[in-house]
Amino acid sequence: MTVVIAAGDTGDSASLPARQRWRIARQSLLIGLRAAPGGYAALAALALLAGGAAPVAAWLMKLLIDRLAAGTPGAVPVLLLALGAALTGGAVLVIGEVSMYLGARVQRAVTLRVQSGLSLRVNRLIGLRYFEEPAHQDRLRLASQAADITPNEVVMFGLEVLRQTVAVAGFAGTLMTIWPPIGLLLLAALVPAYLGQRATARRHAAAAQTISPVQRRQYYYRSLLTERHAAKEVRLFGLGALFHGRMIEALTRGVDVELSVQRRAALIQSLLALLNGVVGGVGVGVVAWRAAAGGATVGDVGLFVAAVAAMQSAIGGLLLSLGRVQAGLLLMRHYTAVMEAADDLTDGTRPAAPLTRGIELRDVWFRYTPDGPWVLRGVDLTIPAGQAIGVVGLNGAGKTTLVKLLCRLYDPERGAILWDGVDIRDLSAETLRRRISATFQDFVTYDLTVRENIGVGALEHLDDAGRVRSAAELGGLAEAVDHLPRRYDTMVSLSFLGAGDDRGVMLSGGQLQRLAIARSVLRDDADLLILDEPSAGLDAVAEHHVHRTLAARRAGRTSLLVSHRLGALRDADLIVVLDAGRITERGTHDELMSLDGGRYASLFRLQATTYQDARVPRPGDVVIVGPAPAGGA
Ligand SMILES: Nc1ncnc2c1ncn2[C@@H]1O[C@H](COP(=O)(O)OP(=O)(O)OP(=O)(O)O)[C@@H](O)[C@H]1O
Repeated sequence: MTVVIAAGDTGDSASLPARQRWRIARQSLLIGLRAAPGGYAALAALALLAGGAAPVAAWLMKLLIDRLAAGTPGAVPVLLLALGAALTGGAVLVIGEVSMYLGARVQRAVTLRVQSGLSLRVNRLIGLRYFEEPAHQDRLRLASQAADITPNEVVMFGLEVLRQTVAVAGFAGTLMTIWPPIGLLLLAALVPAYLGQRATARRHAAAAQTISPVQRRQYYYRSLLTERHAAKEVRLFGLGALFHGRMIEALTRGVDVELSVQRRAALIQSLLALLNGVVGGVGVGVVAWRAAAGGATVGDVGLFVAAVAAMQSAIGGLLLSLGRVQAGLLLMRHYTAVMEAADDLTDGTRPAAPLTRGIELRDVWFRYTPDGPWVLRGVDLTIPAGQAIGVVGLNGAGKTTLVKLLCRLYDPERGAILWDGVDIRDLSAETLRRRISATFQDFVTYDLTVRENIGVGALEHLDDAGRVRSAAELGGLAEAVDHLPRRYDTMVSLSFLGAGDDRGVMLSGGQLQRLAIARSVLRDDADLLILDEPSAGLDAVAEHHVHRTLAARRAGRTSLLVSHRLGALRDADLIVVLDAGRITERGTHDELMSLDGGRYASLFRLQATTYQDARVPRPGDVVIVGPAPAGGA
């Protein structure tokens, strides 16, 4: 069955239809058992042993007390009984310790299995939509929390039932022979205890769901306060107090919700403890009174006290375990929802063949949400194989969106994108993406070595030092890398230590951009090279170098170049102007420059004038002069 989760649907976490609950319980049980079958089998054997040993120890104690009370104990039987009781009791304790260790082992095995399953599932999502939905982020967090503990708890609950059934059966016989009505009293007390546990479990699950978005905010503000990425602005603009206040507010809201659940739980548990005390007190009172009247032995009283306490603790333990399982199942539905959710995009089945004719965007319409504004409005564009296309447009015109659609990170709402005449929705996304290489505007710098940062652009060349170096040269980074302490093995990070516990290095913004360019050109067999603002952070010398080498590299290849620096696009075979999601002009640089009142021509002239004006600083201008970053070509 496929569960499709609409954006924002996190459901009513306080209840779950019985059928769904059973389905999730069964799934959880299977996940647990498959993760550690041997471990759970050993735990089951220990549970049976422990369950049987407890009543035996109590019986031996009763026999011992009766012998002592009778006044003719006999040294050997007393010693044997005492030894037997001590050994059985000791065995229960040892079994408890071994079970705890085994429990930790199986828990670890379950965690490994479910966390690996979750991340593989998320990794299989083809598109970006899930990553942009706050509801999905919350669901993922809850899924991860629940999957970590629930499968193990479900199996452990089964084992607990096994253990306590054996123990309760052993004690029940004893209690019934001494004073049968205690059975009815204990059963009657079970009803409010069960209801109380269920109510608490529901509150816990509802609280976890309420807290999740609040917690996300709290983590976000904490990261602003503690991590490098925001440290500059937080200090410059004096934002520390603001974000600290907001973090504390989120933290307090979360804690308040948790405390309110815990208050209710404490109240319920106190009332149940009181009820248990009354039931136990009545039973013990009756048996003690009968013993005083000669109707029962001292050993019977001792055994009765031990049996009532053991029964109550068994029932309490079971209910507690059941409550945890119920709360876990309510959260575990987020795990099954994530694992079974329909993909945001449907993968195609045909492998993408090498591009021979070209890519065609045919009347492409796109918006990010069904009720949002159109971002692309009927874009028609042909990118012939082997040609370079430049895309120009003001901020927000839809250039990056176009790039994302070409990489099939989203699908057009109307129209189609054709790869050599085949709709890219029919192509397997993996094979399509192997034919594309890109430098995104918001490229990622990985906390990895320089070699890995470049190598991830084509994993098959990750360890090919020659190719990585050539890519670095094309990106204009090779010289800078030669000055790094461990050259290509230098860690590009201040968060992790590199090889030999070396501190990593932080590269400049332009150098990081060159690193991203090197990554994208490493995949030298890509049919389509996309460069979205590749030179925004480069100095003039580096930009010139990068454009020259990239232009040489692009020659004869299909490429799409998005840039606000119009000079960089001059050589493109075709330049298109995107304006509010529509292509309004298209042609070569010369053709567009000759258009009367053309957008491209006016933008180009504006930029040229700005550069000319900027050549001569006026009195009072602040001029910052600095050397080109190391490695500038
Ligand atoms: N993930 C998103 N969800 C919703 N709206 C988005 C998303 N990404 C972009 N947009 C919107 O789509 C429009 C086009 O954005 P896009 O990034 O494609 O513009 P652009 O032409 O690349 O701009 P720039 O020159 O500033 O990079 C903008 O109005 C933007 O707010």
